[in-house]
This record gives sequence, structure tokens and C-alpha cells, in this order.
Amino acid sequence: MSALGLSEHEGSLHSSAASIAAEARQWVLEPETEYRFELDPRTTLAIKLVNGQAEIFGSELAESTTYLFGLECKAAVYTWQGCTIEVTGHPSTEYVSEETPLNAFANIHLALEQMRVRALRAIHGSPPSDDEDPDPNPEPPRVLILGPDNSGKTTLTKTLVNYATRTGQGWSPMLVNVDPGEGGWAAPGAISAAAISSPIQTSTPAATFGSAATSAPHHISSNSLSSLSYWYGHAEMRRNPLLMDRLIRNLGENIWERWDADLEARASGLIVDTPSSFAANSGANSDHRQSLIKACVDAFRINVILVVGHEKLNVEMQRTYGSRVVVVKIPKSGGVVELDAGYRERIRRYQLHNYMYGRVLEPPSGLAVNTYLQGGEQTPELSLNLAPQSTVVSFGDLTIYRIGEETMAPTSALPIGATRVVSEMQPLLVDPAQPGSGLYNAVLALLAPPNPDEAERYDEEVLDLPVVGYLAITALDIPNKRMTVLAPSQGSLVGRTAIVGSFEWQE
Ligand SMILES: Nc1ncnc2c1ncn2[C@@H]1O[C@H](COP(=O)(O)OP(=O)(O)OP(=O)(O)O)[C@@H](O)[C@H]1O
Repeated sequence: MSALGLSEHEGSLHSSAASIAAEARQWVLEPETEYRFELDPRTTLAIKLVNGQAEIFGSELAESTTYLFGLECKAAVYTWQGCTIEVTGHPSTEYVSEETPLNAFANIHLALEQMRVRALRAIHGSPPSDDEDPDPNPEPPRVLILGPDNSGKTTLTKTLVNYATRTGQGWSPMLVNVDPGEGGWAAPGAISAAAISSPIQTSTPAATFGSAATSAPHHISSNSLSSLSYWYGHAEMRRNPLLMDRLIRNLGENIWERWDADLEARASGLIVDTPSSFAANSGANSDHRQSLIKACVDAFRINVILVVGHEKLNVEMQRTYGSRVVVVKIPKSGGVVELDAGYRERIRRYQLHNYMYGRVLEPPSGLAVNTYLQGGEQTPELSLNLAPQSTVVSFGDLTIYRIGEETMAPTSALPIGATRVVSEMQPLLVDPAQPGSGLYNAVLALLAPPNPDEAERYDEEVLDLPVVGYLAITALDIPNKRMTVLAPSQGSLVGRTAIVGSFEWQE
């Protein structure tokens, strides 16, 4: 399988090979082993496949191409057949491991692949082949991945999606991210889905699932995905589980509407990455946890649940869903890195920054300029360096809501005896002119236009509108009723609706 269309860069790579070799270290990897690395802030690492075959979380490396990693990336170069890689830079940790769960991942992939093939055959009306079970309605795989903190759920999701895109069958599995703590394709706080047609590169955690078309210009991003997102607005599920439930169902409905119009796309199936708060030992409220798992199972019509490294959750899922869903336990990789709260906070900042400005990683010293790619997507000539626009707009240009949270006058300002009752789902209008509105340096999701037909409108409609982009409010001028808004591209905000959550913009 040819991984990437990189041939136009190869000339410059060869011409400066000598300068790379000056600081590069070679690692010879035996078959079925992996080179693991972890980067500190402000360090980058360059990896070149010298010979053999290698992949990072299922995405193949092209030979003689130098890939650049940064922003505290932690990852592994795995090889099925053995390879030699050349590494330039100083990771805080690096080692080779012979123990990986990749065989288990590959077996799961093969089983999912069979499901896709059978489903597609049924869609085309072809008779099943002899070796198949005579299921009259074979369904494509719709997989829910569950597991505790740092069990490797996102890595497994990415690996399975990447393997599906590499089969040469033309699959575009839907990758669904219902972990609002992870940016998905744009800003953290969203839950989103995108059909993936080519392997997702790993280069920084600022774009775990590749770049979104909403931010990076289409023509320069190999994975310029058109994602479908809903804004939850917080990193933690416990902030508003009811809202999360509704958004999951919205996302599912929207995916099914698309699939109803495109049966072949449906055969690729979907894979859902979930937050660790869905797993049993995270201290999350058990009722919420179970209802959100159920929301996913219902909304995405899940038929396979993969539980990563958690025996108790595996048993619980077998009991609850085992009669109608295949539940499989997957071993946790010893390479998964424990990420602490400070790291997660920094990653969210990187993601927001990445959304506005794109990303440019400085190559490690000793690596000549013009010799590297950033996750296969960037070269110095074709940089993912965006120029966001700061625009001054009137308060009245944008209608801003906050969902289910009181932020206007303090309770002490209410009449004596009165309590304020706000439903978790109630969209509350936020007035930027009110001191303490919480809008200064807030990140907002800009929503798709509401239904043009007034008769179809309803009170909670803003909860059901998908996101079309994000912006940050960087200045508020209350006397003149104006605010400064930062967004990746210029466009009129007049008459638009936005939702504010709990994410702050920091330069
Ligand atoms: N084999 C490996 N070698 C090195 N790093 C790895 C390996 N597998 C995963 N990682 C890294 O470990 C970190 C945690 O992995 P991952 O995000 O897949 O876990 P998770 O269970 O989804 O986490 P969360 O707690 O956020 O839900 C990530 O930075 C990932 O890139």
C-alpha cells in the first residue's frame, strides 16, 4: 500500500541526507517490536524509515521520508516485518519493546473487516460465499471502545480506523469521538464524527485525529476532514451529563441520516472513542455513566464493544449487552503513557492554538530545513501556518447562549426567598454588556443557522444545531458595546448564534 503521495519532496530529502546523518541515531527493530518515545514540551523529534516496513498507530511511514513530532507527542513506531529507523533529537524517554498488543489489534481488525465485506456483499445483493455464516442481514461493524484513563482507547481507535483505510477496499469508516476532553478535529469540548478515507498521521496530540477542513485550508491537508460536531463546551462529562446524552443522540441521528442516503458508505461502519469517565473505576456517577454508554449503544447502533484493559467493566458489559452485542476484552499496551491533569490542560491549549494558528514545529537542531514533513502533512514550503483574523463586532451581531448554567446576576441579587431554577438543558442568553458575563477570553462555538421556517423553531433548538467553527473573544468594550473576536477565517457574524462553555483562550 502506498502510504502517502510524497514523491515531490524526495529530491530535497536525498540532497541533505548528510546533514541529517550528522546527529541521527539508527535503531534496528526486530519484527513485531516497537520503538517508543516521549517528548518534553519544546522538544521535537525527527524519524526517518531507512528500510523495511514501519507504522505509527496503524499509519505507515514512507521510506526515506523524515517525519517531525512535537508538542509533547508520545507514540511508537511499530514494525511487523522489521525495519531500521533513523532518529534525530532528544526524547525524554525512548526504548524498544517486544511486548505489544498489536497481534490482538490485528485480529480484531480482521474480524471487523469480514463484517464489512459481508455487509457490502449483502448491500450489493451478492450471495454469501460458502465459508460465511448464513446471517441473512449481515451488519457492518459499529464499535464502541471503552476503558479507564490511559488505557489506550484513542490509540486503539486510530489503529483500527487506519487499518481499515489501508485494506485497499475503499472503506471510509466513520470515526466518532465522544470524548469532549479531547479536541477531535477542532476545539476541545466538542463531540464529533468524520468519515476517514486515508490513514491518520500522528505528529502531535494537538491534532490527534488529523486536521479538520474547518481550520486548515483544504488543499494542503491530506486529512482535511469534513467533520460533524456538536458543542458540549466542557472537558468533563460530569458537568452536564444530560446535555452530553442529547448531543450523542444528535450525532447518531445525523450519521444515520447520511448513511440512509449512502448505503455503501454504511458498510465501512464506525468506531467510537469514549472518555474514561464511561469506565467503572473513574469515580463517575454510575447512573450517568451507564446511561451515556446506553446513549452510545442506541445512537450508533453498536454491535461490538471493545473493553481495553478492564476486567470488571468487561464483565459488566457482557452482562448488560452480551445478549445482543459482541463484547471483547482487549489487552492494554505497556507503552500507553500516564497523562496527568496538567498535561491534558496543556494539550487543550495546543489544540485551540492549533485550530487558530495551525502548527509549525521547529526541527531538532542538526536537521536541515526542507528535509522533513510534519506528520506527513507539512513542509516548510507548504506550511500549515494559518493567519487568524481579529475582528471588532457589535454586541448585537452575535447571539450568545450558555447551556444550563446560571451566570447572570448572582443569586444574592434575587428577591428574598426566590431561588433560580435552571434546567440543565436550558439555553440562557448571555449579555456581553453585563460585568461578569464570563465572555472575556472565552472560546465560543459558532452554530449552523437555525431552521429558516419560523414554524419549525423551538426553545431548545440551539442544542441541536451542529458547530460550523470556533472563535475566541479577546476584548470586550462595554461602553461602546463592541467586542474583538479571533477566528481562523474572516466571515460576517451578523445574525449568528454561538454557545459559550468553560474553555478559555490563552495566547
Ligand atoms: N505503544 C505506545 N508507545 C508510546 N506511547 C503510546 C503507546 N500507546 C499509546 N501511547 C500514548 O499514550 C498516551 C495515552 O494513550 P491514549 O490517548 O490512547 O489513551 P486513552 O485511554 O485514550 O486516554 P484517555 O485517558 O485520555 O481516555 C497518548 O499520548 C498515546 O499517544
